[in-house]
Amino acid sequence: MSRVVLLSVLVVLVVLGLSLPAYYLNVLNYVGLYGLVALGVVLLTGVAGVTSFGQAAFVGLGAYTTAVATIHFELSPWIGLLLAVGLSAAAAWFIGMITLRLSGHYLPLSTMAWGLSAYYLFGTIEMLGGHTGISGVPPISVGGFELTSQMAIFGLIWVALLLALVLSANLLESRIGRAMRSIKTARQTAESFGIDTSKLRLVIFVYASILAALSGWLYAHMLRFVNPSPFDLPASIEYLFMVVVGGASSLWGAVIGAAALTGLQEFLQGALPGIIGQAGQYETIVFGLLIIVLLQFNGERGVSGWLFKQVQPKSYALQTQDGELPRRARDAARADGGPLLRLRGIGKSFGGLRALKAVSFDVGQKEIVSIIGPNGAGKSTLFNCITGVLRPDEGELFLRDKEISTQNVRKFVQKGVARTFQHVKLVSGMSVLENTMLGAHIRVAGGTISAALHLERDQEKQLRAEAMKQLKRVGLDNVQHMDAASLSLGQQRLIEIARALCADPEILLLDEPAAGLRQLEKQKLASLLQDLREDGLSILLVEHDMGFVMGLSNRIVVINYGEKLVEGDPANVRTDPRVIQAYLGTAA
Ligand SMILES: Nc1ncnc2c1ncn2[C@@H]1O[C@H](COP(=O)(O)OP(=O)(O)OP(=O)(O)O)[C@@H](O)[C@H]1O
Repeated sequence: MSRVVLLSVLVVLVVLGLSLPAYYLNVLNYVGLYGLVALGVVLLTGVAGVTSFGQAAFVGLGAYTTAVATIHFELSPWIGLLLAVGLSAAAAWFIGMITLRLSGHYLPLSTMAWGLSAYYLFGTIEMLGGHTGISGVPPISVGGFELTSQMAIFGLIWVALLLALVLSANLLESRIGRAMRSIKTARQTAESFGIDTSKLRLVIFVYASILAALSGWLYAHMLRFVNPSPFDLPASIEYLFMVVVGGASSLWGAVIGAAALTGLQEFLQGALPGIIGQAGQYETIVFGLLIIVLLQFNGERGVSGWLFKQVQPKSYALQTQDGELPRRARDAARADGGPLLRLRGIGKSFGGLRALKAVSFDVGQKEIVSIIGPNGAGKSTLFNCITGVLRPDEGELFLRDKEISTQNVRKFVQKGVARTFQHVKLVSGMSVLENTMLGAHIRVAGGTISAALHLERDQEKQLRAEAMKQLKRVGLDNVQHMDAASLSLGQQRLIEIARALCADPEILLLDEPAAGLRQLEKQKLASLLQDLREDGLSILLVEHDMGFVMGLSNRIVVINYGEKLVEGDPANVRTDPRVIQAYLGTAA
């Protein structure tokens, strides 16, 4: 996050804090409290694609925990904070473990169930004071000074919000953050590069619940009273409204959305009864209409999409002092000279259809092997079995002497198998450099907390240097800062190759790499693959373009009706009557 922006916001807040009357400070306090929750919703919904209708319940959990701790157990509000955050995180972890496995609308529905049940629990547990609530919550004190005035609590709320914004921004700009940003639009890609997306969704869910609990804690000690009504289902829906209005893809969108809705609510609550002639919650209707208009014109970008232009990341120069990522040990394994990848009797059925029947072949070291075959022959099924996306029903797959076909898809890249996709799968909204860096995710370790605290600067430099090296190799280092989605299909395919190379693979698996490329782009791609082979890499590709594979491959494997029809060098395969018959339907 830019220091200039942060400092400017801080100055504005100090001026506002010192000059605004209590009424406006109170409104700003609510903006800050809502902003904290909405920030979690941005990460959950905008980044990870998880729609939660249960965030208000986490706010309530935070508020009630500190109220009970300080009133019934006479603990300090700061212990109340630890308990509120701890309990919310534990509840989110438990709920997330169950619900985040669900897909489609089952996931939002299950968060709704959590939101509803928590609300009813708050209203029925005797110790929590039923629907009357608990009053007499003590104020927070800092260094013996009690934060009872609007101005004092305003300071604490906004410091908490700014801190949460900085930590969240640090997180999203880190290795873990890039992995999180890939979940929503490129989950399969992330998994193929060793990223445990289910775990990351759980981490974000817990993180969002902590922000909500923090808001609840501040709320309880600001109001000195808690009752269930601010933590009901409509409140959770309002947090989603805020994020949609502010912009689900921007951290500042949370603050803008919270400010817009709180300001509008204040205005409408005063103005609407006068216009309509009777009291009621008519502002909800206006909110609904507002959401429809915003979604219609600005999609997910919200108001922040209008306010801020997409900032182009700075270009990065490859520097020797950035250091190198550790490489995979290869030398001992190389000495034997045997095949790198071995397929033995691979078979796969879909119901009654046998898509693959006992396919066996090898890929040697420094060899390019191509799989070709007519439509529906079973090439994609075979490719999916080799990349771990599908598990074969029969047969074995060895990388050197290690059986890998039973492994989880994430393990393949750890073993040295990296891939590209038939339909390019880059992460939208990320630069070329960031997309490429994703490929090296498994080559370093590091947790969420150290990422949020920005303690991984050296590691980040190494990752950037590695990505730049690979982009240079494929000739795209000059467009590193551009949005990957804005480049041509040929360039996007090259980014996918650079990303795969970042994983330091022993074998590169390419799914129709020449599809949709122009002749010149195909020639460039062929010469790049030849260079990579010279550098010691083995390559296995599935391709439709016969001309492309003939000039490039050491060996070609022809698949037809799920079986290996022919295997040999390009010259022999080209003239083999069985191949000609399979492709043209007639013998030569
Ligand atoms: N998930 C699936 N469920 C059921 N049948 C499938 C599935 N995937 C593939 N098939 C069938 O398996 C056979 C092989 O399909 P596959 O996609 O592997 O062929 P292909 O050689 O890649 O074809 P194309 O070149 O057209 O992509 C086809 O008959 C296809 O309909």
